Amino acid sequence: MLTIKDLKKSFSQTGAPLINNLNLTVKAGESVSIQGASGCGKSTLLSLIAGFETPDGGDIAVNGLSIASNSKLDNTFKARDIDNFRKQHLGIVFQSFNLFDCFNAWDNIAFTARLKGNVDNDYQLALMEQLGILPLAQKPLSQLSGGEQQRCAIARALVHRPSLILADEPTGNLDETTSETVSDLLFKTCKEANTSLVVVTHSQDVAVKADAALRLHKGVLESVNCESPEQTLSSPIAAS
Ligand SMILES: Nc1ncnc2c1ncn2[C@@H]1O[C@H](COP(=O)(O)OP(=O)(O)OP(=O)(O)O)[C@@H](O)[C@H]1O
Repeated sequence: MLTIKDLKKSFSQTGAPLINNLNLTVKAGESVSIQGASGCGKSTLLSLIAGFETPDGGDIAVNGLSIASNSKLDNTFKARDIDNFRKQHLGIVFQSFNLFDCFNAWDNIAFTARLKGNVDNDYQLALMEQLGILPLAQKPLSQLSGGEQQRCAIARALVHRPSLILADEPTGNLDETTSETVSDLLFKTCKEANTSLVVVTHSQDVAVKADAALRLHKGVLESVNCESPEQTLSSPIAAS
């Protein structure tokens, strides 16, 4: 479960903050999509949740573990704690896949689980089968298509059983048909694994697959589907 409370972030001293008292709750197994104009702060929000950026104020907690308070520790502890936090709790799917060219599909997917020290070959086999990439296990990365590589990236994000997946434009490099297949698999696999999912996307087709479709606008999240804050707050995903 992800809980964000009164989050603030600015990169400049002048003008309105990029993230301005943003609140969001995503329960286990639920998904939200985040759309918004270019430069409105979507990737920054994911970076804050992942601990790559430090907030100016507010709190972010995953399963009750506060990342923002970790940020207040000294630099050595901060780096180590946040690194451990990511290994334990987060799966990240990047637009550019971020896979290793020198490994085959199996070793790419196993990478995070090996770092965390909880390799579960049976679970990896099951995930790869579900995502339709098991026959590609021994293939070098260079021989995989974009869609196949993105499915490997999704498997890698899930294989260490994180409680939260962050996906930044996970279908941005894919054609329409592959995008449909990959996004369906991402939502379905997260639901089945009871993993919370936050997807940043420019694609309306991907956005509507989420339990709640949100838009980042003027530093806060608002619902795409209903106009009034009251309606938004009464939904299972609370955003304001
Ligand atoms: N580390 C940083 N230092 C200074 N400014 C930054 C930094 N990271 C992002 N920004 C600025 O913050 C703003 C939001 O960037 P961000 O990448 O979060 O936008 P976005 O909504 O993801 O955009 P897009 O849809 O184009 O990817 C931009 O104006 C960007 O230049």
